[in-house]
Amino acid sequence: MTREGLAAAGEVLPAPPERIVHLGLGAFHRAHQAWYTARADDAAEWGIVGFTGRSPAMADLLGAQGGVYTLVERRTDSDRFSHVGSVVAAVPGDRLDRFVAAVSAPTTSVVTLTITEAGYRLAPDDGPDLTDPEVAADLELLEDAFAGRTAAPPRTVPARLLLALGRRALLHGPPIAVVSCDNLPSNGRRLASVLLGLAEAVSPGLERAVADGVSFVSTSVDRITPRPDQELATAVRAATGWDDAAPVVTEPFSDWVLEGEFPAGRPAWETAGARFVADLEPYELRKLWLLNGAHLVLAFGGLSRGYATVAAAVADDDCRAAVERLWDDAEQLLPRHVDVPGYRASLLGRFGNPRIEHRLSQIAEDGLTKLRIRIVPVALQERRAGRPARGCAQGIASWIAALLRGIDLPDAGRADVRRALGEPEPGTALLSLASEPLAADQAFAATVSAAVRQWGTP
Ligand SMILES: NC(=O)c1ccc[n+]([C@@H]2O[C@H](COP(=O)([O-])OP(=O)(O)OC[C@H]3O[C@@H](n4cnc5c(N)ncnc54)[C@H](O)[C@@H]3O)[C@@H](O)[C@H]2O)c1
Ligand SMILES: O=P(O)(O)OC[C@@H](O)[C@@H](O)[C@H](O)[C@H](O)CO
Repeated sequence: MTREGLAAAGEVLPAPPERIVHLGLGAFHRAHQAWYTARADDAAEWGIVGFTGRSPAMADLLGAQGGVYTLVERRTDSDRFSHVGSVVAAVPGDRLDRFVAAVSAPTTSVVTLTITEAGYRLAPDDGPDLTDPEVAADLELLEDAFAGRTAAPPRTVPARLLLALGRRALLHGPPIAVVSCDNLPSNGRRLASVLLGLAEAVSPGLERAVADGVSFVSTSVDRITPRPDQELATAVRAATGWDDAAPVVTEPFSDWVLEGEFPAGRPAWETAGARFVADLEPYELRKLWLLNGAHLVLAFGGLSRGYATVAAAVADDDCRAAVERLWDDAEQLLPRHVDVPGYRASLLGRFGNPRIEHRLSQIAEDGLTKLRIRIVPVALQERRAGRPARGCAQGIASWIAALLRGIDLPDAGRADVRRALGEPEPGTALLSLASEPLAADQAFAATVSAAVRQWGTP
C-alpha cells in the first residue's frame, strides 16, 4: 500500500506541507500528536517531518512507507484500524544537517518532542546537567559551532535542538513554538531551562536570541501506548491486508492539554479534541501522579511478583491496594475541579484492559528518573503537610524491593543504582538516591523499610 493509493481511496491526505518538526519518532508520537494532527480540521496544511531520537530504524521503516502507518485502537472487545498520514518524512536523527534545515525553515512553525524523560539531561536545579560527560562534550561542540569553527555534530537532544533553534534565531527567522510531549511536570518550562542554560554557557547573545525567538509550550499528554510487537503486525496484515512495517497500537482514550503561545500558528488541534488552558498544572499533576505514579508501582511491584503486564499486575489485590494508597496521598494535594475520583475510576478500567499488552519492563525503564518526578514530590509535599505519606513510601519501596531482588531495571542512572546496591545498607542508599530529604526523614525512612519487607525481599 502506498500513500498515493491510500490518498486515492480517501484514507489519508496527499502529503501536506512540512510545517512541524518532531524529534523522537517512537510509538507515542505516532499514536498521539501525529494522530491529532491528522484529525484536525486543517490537516491538509500541516505535515510533520519526524526525526528519530537515537536509532535510525524507525526512519527506515516509516520512510519506506511514505510516512503512512496503521493505528490500531484496541478496545476490550474489538480493534479499530485507521491510517495516519500526517508524517510526511521520516529521517534518521543523526542527519543533523537535515534537522537544522527543517527547524530553520521559515515555513516551520512548531517543533514537538517525545524523547523520554532521561533525554532532557536535567540537573537537579532543572538546568543542563553539565556533570554528564556527553552534555559537557556537546557544550564544547556548540561553542565551536556558534563561533564558526568546524565542529562534530552534538549527540544529546538538548544540544542538537539548541544548535537548530540558535541557527534559526540568529538568522532572524520567525518565532517558533517548541512543544514538549514527555511525561515531565512543567515540561515546556524545564526544556526552556535546559536550552537557555546551555545557550547562556555558549554566549549571552545566543541565550537572548533563543529566549526571544522561541515559545516553550507545556503539555500534559495521556494515551497508553505500549511498544509494538510482531503480533501487532500480524493482526494488521490479517485485518487490512497491508504488510505495515510500522504499525502502532493504543487505547481508545486520549487526552492532550496544552499551555503556551504559538507565535507562528499551529494546527487546529482543538478540533481533534485537544484542550488549550491558561493553567496546566492541575491537569499535568493529576496525570503524572495518578497514572504514571501508579504505573511505576505496578511495574516494580508486579515484576517482583512475576507479572509481565499492567493488566496482570492491577488484577493482584496487593498491587492494586498499593496503587489506591498512592492515589489517596496524591488526591490530598490536587484541586477538586480536576475530578480525581472520576479519573481514578477511569484509570482502573484503562489499566485493566487485558488486550493492551503494556509490558511492565517497558514502564520500569529509567525508573529512578521517573520515581523522582512522579512519587517523590508527592511524598515531600505530604510530609511537609504533616501527613505520613504511606502510599508514597510503599511506592518507593516497590522500586527498592525490586532492585534488592536482583531484577534488572535498565536505567540512565544505572551506575548510581549499582553503587547504592553495593553499599552496606543498600535499601537506605537507594532511598537517598531517590531523595536525600526523604532519606533524612527518619519516620518516612522507617515506613519505607517496613514496606520493602512487605513487598518481600529474597
Ligand atoms: N508510550 C506512552 O504511553 C506515552 C504516553 C505519554 C507520554 N509518553 C512520552 O513519550 C516518550 C516516548 O514514548 P514512546 O512510547 O514513543 O517510546 P519509544 O521507545 O517508542 O520511543 C522513544 C523515542 O525517544 C528516543 N529516545 C529514547 N531515549 C532517548 C535519549 N536518551 N535521548 C534522545 N532520544 C531518546 C528514541 O530514539 C525514540 O525515538 C515517553 O518517554 C514519555 O515521556 C509516552
Ligand atoms: O512513557 P514513560 O516511560 O514516561 O512512562 C511509562 C508509562 O507510565 C507511560 O507511557 C503511560 O502509559 C502514558 O504516560 C499514558 O499516557
